[in-house]
Amino acid sequence: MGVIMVNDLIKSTNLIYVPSEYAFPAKPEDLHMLPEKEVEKVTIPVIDFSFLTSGSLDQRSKIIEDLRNACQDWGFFMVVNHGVPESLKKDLIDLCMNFFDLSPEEKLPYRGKYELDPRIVLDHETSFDNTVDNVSFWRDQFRVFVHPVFHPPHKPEGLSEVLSEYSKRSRVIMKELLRGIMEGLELDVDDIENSLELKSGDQIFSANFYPPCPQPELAIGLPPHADHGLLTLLIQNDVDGLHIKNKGKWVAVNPIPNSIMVNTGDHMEVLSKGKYKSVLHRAVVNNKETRISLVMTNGSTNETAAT
Ligand SMILES: O=C(O)CCC(=O)C(=O)O
Ligand SMILES: [Fe+2]
Repeated sequence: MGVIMVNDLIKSTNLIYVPSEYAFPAKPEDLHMLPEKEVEKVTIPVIDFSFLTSGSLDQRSKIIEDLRNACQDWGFFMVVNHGVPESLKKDLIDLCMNFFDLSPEEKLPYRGKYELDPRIVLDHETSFDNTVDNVSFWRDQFRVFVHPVFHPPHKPEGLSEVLSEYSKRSRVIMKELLRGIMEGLELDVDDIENSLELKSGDQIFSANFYPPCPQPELAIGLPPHADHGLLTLLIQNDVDGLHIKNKGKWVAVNPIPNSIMVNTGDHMEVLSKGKYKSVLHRAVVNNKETRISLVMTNGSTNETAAT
């Protein structure tokens, strides 16, 4: 029968309501998971990546300072002039969209059982909060382990090449950002790189697909959570939906076109001795357009993280 995901559900029926397994207020205690109606839009820090790699010494010091402030005050920033061509981003988004449009039968080989199955994992009902474990998210997802070993997705045609290229480029961006952040924390960059095995550590790509939802006020794409790794890189199509928690308030992220969004994760909080908090964030859904977000997480190997 194949793998039925939210997108298949939408395509096969003319849904006008959210099926009960996706509806949060089924239990009153789940109400807190839903976003409030009005969320403030704010100006989020912008980091010019080109100054990190090819700027003058003064420009580099200024960016290190900007990174320090962004990590301290927000745990979140937008990177511009990162060198990833817009065409590569567009191709990757289109190919990932095509992946979610594969038939349930074609998706079957990708059905993975375990959270960290080291291949390609397709998911649509993960609930990582035990208190809401019978509510599914309005999201389809697939994850690919891209480093140290690249696990090529064989469908749709072309995805493997484009993803491999994007993975390499994001690894470079991640590394330079980490160097800048470590410098700002006055930590020895080479020491950190070696102890965290940044070169051989895991890099995982995930594509999150949020189809239009007939009653967005009752469902959530991804509930509030923090990421595990050091930094997370995120790109998206031009549909917004990411909220971050800043100074006790949820704020909507309104990205600069073609920027890469970056947030700090749990490992960064540990590495910075609590100075840079792992930022809480969530994804909301809408009733008009499909949103897709492509997330790259880097971190240490599981073994290193556990020690
Ligand atoms: O889709 C988004 O904007 C957020 C995705 C996310 O937070 C995640 O995959 O960890
Ligand atoms: Fe996240």
